This record gives sequence, C-alpha cells and structure tokens, in this order.
Amino acid sequence: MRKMRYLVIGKNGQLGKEFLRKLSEKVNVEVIAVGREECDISNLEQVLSLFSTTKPDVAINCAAYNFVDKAEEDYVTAIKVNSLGIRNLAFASKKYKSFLVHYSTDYVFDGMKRNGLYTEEDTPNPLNEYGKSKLLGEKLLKEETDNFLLFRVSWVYGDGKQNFIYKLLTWAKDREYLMISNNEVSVPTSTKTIVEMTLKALDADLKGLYHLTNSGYASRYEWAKKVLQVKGIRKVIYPVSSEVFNLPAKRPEFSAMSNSKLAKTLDVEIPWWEYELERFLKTER
Ligand SMILES: NC(=O)C1=CN([C@@H]2O[C@H](COP(=O)(O)OP(=O)(O)OC[C@H]3O[C@@H](n4cnc5c(N)ncnc54)[C@H](OP(=O)(O)O)[C@@H]3O)[C@@H](O)[C@H]2O)C=CC1
Ligand SMILES: Cc1cn([C@H]2C[C@H](O)[C@@H](COP(=O)(O)OP(=O)(O)O[C@H]3O[C@@H](C)C(=O)[C@@H](O)[C@H]3O)O2)c(=O)[nH]c1=O
Repeated sequence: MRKMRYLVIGKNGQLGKEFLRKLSEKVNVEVIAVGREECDISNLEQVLSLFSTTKPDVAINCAAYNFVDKAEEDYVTAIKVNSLGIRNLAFASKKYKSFLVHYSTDYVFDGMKRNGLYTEEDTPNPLNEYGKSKLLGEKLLKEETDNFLLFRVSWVYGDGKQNFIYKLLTWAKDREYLMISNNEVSVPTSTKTIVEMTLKALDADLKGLYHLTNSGYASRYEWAKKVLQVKGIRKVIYPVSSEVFNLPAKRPEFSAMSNSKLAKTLDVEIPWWEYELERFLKTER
C-alpha cells in the first residue's frame, strides 16, 4: 500500500517544526518538508515545480509573513506571501490533486464584537495590513479550490521566537518592571494543540473553515502573569492600555474565537489555555 505523503511548507517556523516532530512519530507516512530556501510560496513557478515533483496527498502550509507592525509599511511583501502565495498553493494543490491545509488568524476580526466569542459565521473586518493580507489569502484560497481545510488560529506559541512568550521572557530579563496590555483579549494557542487537532480533522475528512484555538480566553496581561508564575519569575508587572506602546499596527481589542464548531464536529475536548501553557512551559526544549 502506498504511504500517505505529507508536504510541510514553512518547515522552519514554529508550527512547521511541530508538524515535523509529530509526523515523525507516525508510521506509514512519508513526509517531505521545505523551507523558504527550497520554495518561496510567492513564486508560482517554484510552487508548481514543488508540487509536480512531490505530488503530495496533503500539503500543509505553515509559511507566512507574520510581522504585524512591519506589514503596515511592507504590505507588498505581506500580500505577496499571505495572499498571492496562498493562491499559488491553492492553484498547485488543485492541479496536482492535493488536499491543502492552511492557517489564518484572529486578526481578520476588528475586535468589536460584544456578545460572545467570534464564530465562523461572523464577518471579518481586519484593522491592519497583516490582517487584510491574511483575509485576502482566505478568499483566494476559496476561489481556487474547495479541497481545503482552513483554520483560524490565534496568539500562537511554540518552539520559536516569533511569539509573545519568547518576547515576554526577553523583556523580563532586560527590564526592571513590565507593562503589559490588558485591553487586548484573545486565546493563547499552542502549536501542539494546532497540530493534534489538524491531524484529527484530516483523519475525520473535514473540509472548510474552522476556528482552532485552545479553550477559554485571556488578556495579554493575564497571559503574561501566568507565564511568570509558572516560570517562578518574580517581576513587577503593570496592566496598561496597549495605546501606551504606540505601535504602528492597530490590533483588535477582543478577537477571541470560539473553537466549539471544531470540538463538536470532532467530539473532542480542546485543552484550556492555562493547562496547555503550563504543559508547554514545563516541558520546553
Ligand atoms: N505566530 C502567531 O502568533 C500566529 C500565527 N498565525 C498563522 O499560523 C501559521 C503558522 O505561523 P507560525 O508558525 O507562528 O509562523 P513563523 O513566523 O514561526 O514561521 C513562518 C515561516 O514562514 C516562512 N516564510 C516566510 N515567507 C515565506 C515565503 N515567501 N515562502 C516560504 N516560506 C516563507 C518563514 O521563513 P524564514 O524563517 O525564512 O523567515 C518562517 O519559517 C501562519 O499562517 C501564521 O500566519 C495565526 C495567528 C497567530
Ligand atoms: C512592547 C510591549 C508590547 N506589549 C503588547 C502590545 C502588543 O499588542 C503586543 C505585541 O506582541 P506580539 O508582537 O507578540 O503581538 P503580535 O505580533 O500582534 O501577535 C499577533 O501575531 C500575529 C501573527 C497573529 O496572527 C495574532 O494572532 C497575534 O499572535 O504586546 C506589551 O504588552 N508590553 C510591552 O512592553
């Protein structure tokens, strides 16, 4: 029997690394992984050549331009990667009959919802260039193929530097005290949960759009307090409004998404963010 062939695109990012770790535990699968050096997703020729030589059953796209503040100026790169890059992957997936898994973000929402968590039915309205480029990526994906799983994830952390926990721990080393925003609320979500739920969704032959987060929600201040507590770091930490940082990109105030659709469809309990965070911090490599 031919082995199931997975293609992981963006192997050097935090999510890409977690997929490689998890897939290496699986038997009877073949895993091909590429980084930006091997395939720049904004380049259609490179993408087509990758798919024609590998012909994956499932392509998992972990590549993205994630620099939220930088994207305000460098929106051309953000669109090339997060929007046109996804169209390239979707086009190639359709041509070579692969199933495509892709990830979007809570930053497609404006954070103004006041009656509950964001569901898949809510209308996106991104506040910043990064969010706009990711939303356009979603649209182009759906235009090119219907053979996809699209997960919106939020506040992702794992083995890497492009996440809030890494930044917080660096600030805690360098600064006398910390100021952390208490008017931004979403769901810290681990790469481990994302990978486990994605693989379950693939096993269950799900298709379409799902919000994939850990359960519950928190402000950045609550998240930071929990990180320092678990790590045993004693540091003065003040809750402040994000406005004091005067960052280039506007961020949504409340972008927490509900994972109910996914949890109910798969009939699973998705770990609470505090539980998952503690597990991550205690087993960090
Ligand atoms: N991090 C977060 O907080 C969140 C992430 N997401 C989404 O989750 C997914 C995974 O993110 P995450 O693992 O955190 O991302 P990372 O930033 O850790 O990794 C992204 C990877 O994409 C690669 N990349 C960038 N541009 C290109 C390109 N043109 N062609 C090929 N590869 C490229 C980068 O390569 P290089 O190393 O060379 O730069 C990097 O290895 C992404 O879709 C992201 O938008 C959604 C919500 C929150
Ligand atoms: C400098 C500083 C920032 N902050 C806050 C303000 C700001 O909103 C936030 C910036 O942290 P980050 O750079 O990790 O945040 P950001 O890059 O906006 O994180 C986002 O990344 C993209 C990719 C996503 O898709 C989102 O889900 C989300 O994870 O931290 C503090 O609380 N204290 C500080 O001292």
